[in-house]
This record gives sequence, C-alpha cells and structure tokens, in this order.
Amino acid sequence: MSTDEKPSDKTPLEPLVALRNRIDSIDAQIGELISERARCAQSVAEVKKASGEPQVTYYRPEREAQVLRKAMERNTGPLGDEEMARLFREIMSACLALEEPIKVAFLGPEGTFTQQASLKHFGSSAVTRPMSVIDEVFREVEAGAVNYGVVPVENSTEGVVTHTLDNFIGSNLKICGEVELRIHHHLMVSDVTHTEAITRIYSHSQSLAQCRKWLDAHYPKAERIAVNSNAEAAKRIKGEWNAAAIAGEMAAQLYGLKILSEKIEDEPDNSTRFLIIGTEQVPPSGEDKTSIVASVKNSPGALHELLEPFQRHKVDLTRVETRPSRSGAWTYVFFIDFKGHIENERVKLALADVAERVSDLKILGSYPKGVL
Ligand SMILES: O=C(O)C(=O)C[C@]1(C(=O)O)C=C[C@@H](O)C=C1
Repeated sequence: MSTDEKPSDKTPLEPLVALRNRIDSIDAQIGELISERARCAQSVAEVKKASGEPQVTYYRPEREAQVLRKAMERNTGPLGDEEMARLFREIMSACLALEEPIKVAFLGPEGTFTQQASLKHFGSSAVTRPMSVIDEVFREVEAGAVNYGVVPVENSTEGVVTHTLDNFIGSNLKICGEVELRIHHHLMVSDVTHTEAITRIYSHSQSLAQCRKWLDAHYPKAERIAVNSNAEAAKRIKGEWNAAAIAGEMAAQLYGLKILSEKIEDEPDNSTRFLIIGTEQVPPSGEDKTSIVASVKNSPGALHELLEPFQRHKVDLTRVETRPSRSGAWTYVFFIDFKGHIENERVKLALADVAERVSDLKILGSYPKGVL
C-alpha cells in the first residue's frame, strides 16, 4: 500500500485480513492434498501397467461415477451437490491426464453443445477433437485414433437423433456413459451485423425447431437456414451483415459474437442427452443403465411380446424407440434403455427371455447413470 493510500473507513480491514489468511492456509492444505491424490493416481497407473493386460485402460467410468456420487453424498453445503461434484470432476480429470491424456472425438466444430457435453463428462484435461459428422465420430473410435466419442442421442423437445441410433446398428462400439446438458439457445450477431436488418438466421435444424415460436414472434419474415451445427452457424455470420445465428454461449465466446437475445428456446427445460462411445464393456457402478437393440418382424402384438419380460422380471424401462430396419421390408428395430446392468440377475433373466422372442438382439452397453 502506498503512503497516500488510506484504508477506507467502511472496510472492516481486520476481519478481512484474518479471513484471507485463513483462506490462504486452507488453500495450502487443499493444494497439498490434491498433490497427494495425484501421486496416488500415478501409483494406480503403475499398478494397471504391471497387471500384464495387453491393453491397459486408465479411464474407469464406473469408478469415476462412484467418486462423483460420494462427493455429492458427503457434501454438507454451503456449496450445492452439483457444484461440489464439478470440482471433483476437474480434479479427477487432471489426475487421469497424469496417467494418460484421454482423447475424445465429438460432433464438431469447436463450440458445439456436444463439445460442452464432452467437457462436462470428461473434465477440461481431456483432449477433444471435432468431427464434422456423427459417422466420423464412430469411425475415429473404431479406428483407435481416439479413446472415446461423444454423440447426441435425444433432445427433450425434438426427440431422437436418428443418425446416432442408425450408426449403432452397424457398429460394434459400446456405450460407456451418458451425459445430459441443459440447452440454452441465444440469438447472436457479429460486429458487422446491422441488427435492424436481419433477414437470415442460421442454425442447426433441431435448434431452429426448438426456437420456432420465438422466431415466429420476433423474426417472422427472416429466412431460417439450417446448417450442419450451430457452431458452424456462429462461424458463418462473421462475414454477413444481414445475418444472425442461434447457438450456445460457448460458440458466442469462441467466435467473438454478441448475444442479442438470451435463452430463446420455446421449452424452458430443454435438454439433450449425449452418449459416450468406446470399445469396452464397463463393469457395474452400483447405479447403471443398459441399452439394447432388438430386431422384430412386424406382426400383431410383437412389441408387447418384446417388452413383457421386462415387466415380469421387474426391470424398469426408461426409453423405447422404433426405427425401420435397413435389412428387410417390414422388419423393425427397437432401441430399448432400461435401469440396471447386464451383470444384474434380473436383467440377465429378462434378456434371456427377450432373446428367444426376437430375430436379433444386440447389447449396446451397460454404463453408469449420468451423475452430473
Ligand atoms: O481408480 C482409478 O482407476 C484411477 O485411475 C484413479 C482415477 C481418480 O483420479 O480417482 C482416475 C481416473 C479413472 O478414470 C478413475 C479414477
């Protein structure tokens, strides 16, 4: 403090200094404990390496889910449970990066909600790589160029992302996790935009649909132009004086755009569920979900017959989706999600019965129920 700088009368300087000293000492302890935790993670990596398994997998989704759930259960406030879990999410992400930096392909470009979902799930130490289409995310994981992929699967307003489901039919990849993201859409413009002259609005078709009522009310005459992603929309308007984009906050930040109207989605609790795809079946975490795909000939009562074993063995369904099969006319595939892991006894019994009633049954994976 310089000599002519006087402490303000209003500032309770003494208590503030004391509290900041206390915070400094707590931070020093937290720092030491985080370092000790990181050294433990390094030792875990040594144990894994010494196991002699041909392919060592450092990322353990079931363990991460347990660590995050424990952080929430232990929490006594004043921070909220989710806030506490997010802090642990970041610590664990940094610890995993010491073991092996994890590579994740997502539906790009940079700034999409899928990238946001990837960072929410893996933490910010993950190396995320944008792919231009969903098929490419699957291909990168299949080729071993990345460890995991993240793809959108359903939106609470617009329903299922058919392209993702169709990719599973021909793929041997496993679902290793799920993550849900609240989706807030914003109308954004660039520094060259004449805001009173907006005649074109770019976004992904699903985002345009999710903001339809707002657009009808505020920009009834503007042309709505669907592009591959909302991040692409954000990128595109930088050179167009009469255009705006609908995208998320991450895209606005990344491309230096100004948000004109916030949270313009028609449904206030608009959210999207994303799947984590990888090559391995995940062991049980204690609170899991399973996804399967079953092919059924179209006959009266086929769906009832397919679902009946779940009810009999008290397995809770969380989603049933139908798609026409590509392999034959009048054959349908059902994507079914339910609570439980394929190693659970009741799930095993239900699936054994289902297998007898369908022409084809594929387990897409059992994975921890989304924590964050
Ligand atoms: O428990 C493990 O297997 C670890 O590698 C440690 C740890 C952690 O930091 O807690 C790190 C990465 C894994 O994905 C899970 C947990």
